[in-house]
Amino acid sequence: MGHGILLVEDEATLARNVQRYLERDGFELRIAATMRAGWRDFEEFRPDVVLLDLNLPDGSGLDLLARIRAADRQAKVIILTGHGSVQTAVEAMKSGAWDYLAKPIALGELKLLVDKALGQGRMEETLSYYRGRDARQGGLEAMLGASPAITDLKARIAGLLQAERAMAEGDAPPPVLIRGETGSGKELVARALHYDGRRAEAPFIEVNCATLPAQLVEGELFGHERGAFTDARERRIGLVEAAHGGTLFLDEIGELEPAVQAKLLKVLEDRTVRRLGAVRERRVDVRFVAATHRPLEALVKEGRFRADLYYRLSVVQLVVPPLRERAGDAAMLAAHFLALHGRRYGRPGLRLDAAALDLVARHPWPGNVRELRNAMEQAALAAGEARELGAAHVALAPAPGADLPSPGPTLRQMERDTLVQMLDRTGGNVSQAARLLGISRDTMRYRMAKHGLDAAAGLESA
Ligand SMILES: Nc1ncnc2c1ncn2[C@@H]1O[C@H](COP(=O)(O)OP(=O)(O)OP(=O)(O)O)[C@@H](O)[C@H]1O
Repeated sequence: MGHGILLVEDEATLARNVQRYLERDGFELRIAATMRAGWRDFEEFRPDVVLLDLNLPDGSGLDLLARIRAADRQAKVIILTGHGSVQTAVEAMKSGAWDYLAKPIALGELKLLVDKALGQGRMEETLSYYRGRDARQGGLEAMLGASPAITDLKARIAGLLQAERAMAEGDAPPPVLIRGETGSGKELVARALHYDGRRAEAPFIEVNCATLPAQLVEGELFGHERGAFTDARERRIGLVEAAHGGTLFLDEIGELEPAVQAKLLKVLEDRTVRRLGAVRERRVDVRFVAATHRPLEALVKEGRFRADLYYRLSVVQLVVPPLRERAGDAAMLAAHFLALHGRRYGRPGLRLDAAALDLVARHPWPGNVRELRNAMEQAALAAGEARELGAAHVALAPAPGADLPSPGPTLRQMERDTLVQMLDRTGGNVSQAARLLGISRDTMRYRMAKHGLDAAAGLESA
């Protein structure tokens, strides 16, 4: 029997997508759109995992979290949080949530978290899951693109791997620092280094230093002995040890707390870890790969990142070019992602028409490949029965400096039209429409009120 999952989420489209995706993997899903329905379903259904949106129409998910925790300490609660509300998510973690995921939700990532929640305490299983998952999507061949910029990068990686193959067995390869804008493919580079290298059979462990709550970082990275602190009922090995023989990928390294930076430096220098509360140090053989989109040199100057750690980590630096500097790649990647999402949503054969392709080629892609992938997913969802998608299906935030509509009496009407159009496209879903427009739900409601629209009226006048 599949594990039961309760999804408390008022964004209908998102809920449906999560449901389809997880049901395909054999999970049993229930959806509740309000706090009240969520509680009722929780009592009736007794799920193993609850996916909880904090921003519900009839109250805060935090209250529901408290009730759930009081009723059942086994169920794992994963918080789904909007942009900019990471602080609230941390609050939720303090109140007993198991983990959180920021919106827009990447379904693959969500599935990984659910698997981890169900298998927590069974490190073996988690590791073999990581291996299985990664073996399918690692390697240089997963990095698509034919532009000179990406070809150069791939050649550098291949050269590095070749040099490493010539190293003596047991000689740890140098740390690598991957730089590049958000969404440009830094993680993909880290995977390629692992899965095309000598350590491919050993674990690839990934840590996002930005999303680990500060108070958990040390325990997560270095592990702890039983009784090391009040809640440490069991001994737990840390992620550094879990990566023994393989690769530890430290994403968003610029976000690491100074105290943890010092400890990490020690691991890099001595190649040993000491679990919290342990007397003994253990030797570890780990390849360190770190990534950041932040200017680390500036953080070093400001005293926020240790210079010695920076030099240790950056023996080899790889720079991932932004998508806008990869001539021709955007159109090719757009076709790739459109086909991928088309298959996932049961709409094969989707393609972009000339105007849409032109839009894709000219857009500056501040969110890089991730933005492109998400835009193609939204386009696939917005396509309806159409096979050939036009510029209107591809909802892109306007480029800075792009032609702006002339100000004047029509501006108000244009704003209204846009709101109506987005509400129409999302079947009246205010949150989804807000997301397409790149504004918050509150701003969306405010603007709708300004134009005397409600979701239903928006649909009528469209
Ligand atoms: N060259 C590429 N070919 C195919 N897919 C790509 C490519 N580059 C990136 N992607 C995809 O784009 C998404 C974002 O990439 P990735 O997570 O590696 O970016 P990142 O630079 O690590 O982002 P962040 O800085 O936000 O952590 C992923 O789904 C990844 O598989």
